[in-house]
Order: sequence, then structure tokens, then C-alpha cells
Amino acid sequence: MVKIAPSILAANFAKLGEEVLEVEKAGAELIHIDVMDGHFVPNITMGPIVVEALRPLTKLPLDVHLMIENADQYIEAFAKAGADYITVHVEACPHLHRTIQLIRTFGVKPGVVLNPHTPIETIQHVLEDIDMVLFMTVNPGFGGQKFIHSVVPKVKQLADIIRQRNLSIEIEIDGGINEETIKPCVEAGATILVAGSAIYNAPDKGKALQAIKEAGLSVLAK
Ligand SMILES: O=C(CO)[C@@H](O)[C@H](O)COP(=O)(O)O
Ligand SMILES: [Co+2]
Repeated sequence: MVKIAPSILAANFAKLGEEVLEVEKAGAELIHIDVMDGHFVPNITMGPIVVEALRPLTKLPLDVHLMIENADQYIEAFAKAGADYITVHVEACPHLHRTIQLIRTFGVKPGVVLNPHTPIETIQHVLEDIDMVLFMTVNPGFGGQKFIHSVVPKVKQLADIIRQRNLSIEIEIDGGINEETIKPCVEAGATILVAGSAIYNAPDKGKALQAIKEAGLSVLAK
């Protein structure tokens, strides 16, 4: 399974609704929403009001990637705004298990995000409690950066653990995904691929999305 989650960080914010509908029509499976606070990462983006505005527009699951400190303080607002997944950074959550439980109490699927340098051992003891692991293949904070290949072995390591422990966890990859970089990710076991600039900066977003998805599927067909 290869699911594409366009990141609206690269969209034209002056016509955000249209830009979401365009990728939905083109076959996107989720909408990825990057929330940044200017503390955990050196950039500020959007909050729950953007999730609330998009919720009635699209049928797709809203995948909310929190790059913020004090995540617990904002989880209720994102849940009530209509998030389907909320992912939090292991590096920003000192009480990670509590944060995951909190997300679950609002009926939202919890996920954990690892920065490129963070080992998977940090999430070993919460794997039974989560629906998604998100691997950053860039340093979080900005779209349009170059894919960091050294993350790929971690993806494979987790995919093996998921198989051995018979867990049901999506493996999402975020950062620098395009027609080429999607291939090693899918090969390693990724199931959801976030793509921002490769879709929204393309002259034809639908074509770009399909080309990325087909490149991912071509690996599975081998
Ligand atoms: O979370 C982030 C960046 O921090 C990502 O979701 C980016 O927005 C992906 O953009 P591209 O690397 O695909 O341009
Ligand atoms: Co993201």
C-alpha cells in the first residue's frame, strides 16, 4: 500500500480550500498539516482554525503533524477542529505516553514523529499504543529541503519490528519526497508518503502526485 499525503505547507494559502480539493481529486489519501510554533522549530505556520476550516471541505483524513512544545495544551483544540491523526515529536514530549493517551481520549489516532537523528529505541515501549510512526527525512521546520538518506535503515528496522510483533502501525515518511526518493522508502516499508513541494510546486499537481505514487507502487510490483 502506498498512500500519498500532500503537505499543504507548500500550497498557496490565498486559495487553500481549492488547493486541498485539487489534490483530493487527483487521488491523495490524506491531507498533511504542518503545525509549527517558532520554539520547537524555527518557523510559525498554522493552528486549529485552519484544521477547522478544512474539515467540512474534504472527506480525506486530516493528518496533523505537531512541531510544537507543550503539545498537551493544544491536543483538545486540534481534536475538536477535526484532526484524524495527531502526531507528536518524541523530542518535544517528555511525558510521551501521557500525550499519546490524551490524543486517544479524544478519539483521534495518535502517532509519534522521530527527527532524522533520533533512534527508534525511543519509541519501543509505546509501539502498542500508537497508530503511526512518522520518520522525518529532513530537519523539521521548512518545506523544500533535501531528503536525508541515512534515515532509510531506521524505516526498515521499524518495519521488521512491526512484522515480528504483528502490530498495526502506519509508517509515514516526511521531507524531500519525490519520484526518486519515494522508492527506497517504500522498499524499506513506508506506507504513507508526505510530499509538499514536489506536488504543490509542480505545474500540474495531479500529474505530479500520480507520478510519485506510481514510482512508489513500481517498487512493490518488483
Ligand atoms: O514537516 C515538514 C517540514 O517540517 C514537512 O511536512 C514538509 O512540509 C514537507 O515538504 P517537502 O519536503 O515535501 O517540500
Ligand atoms: Co510534516
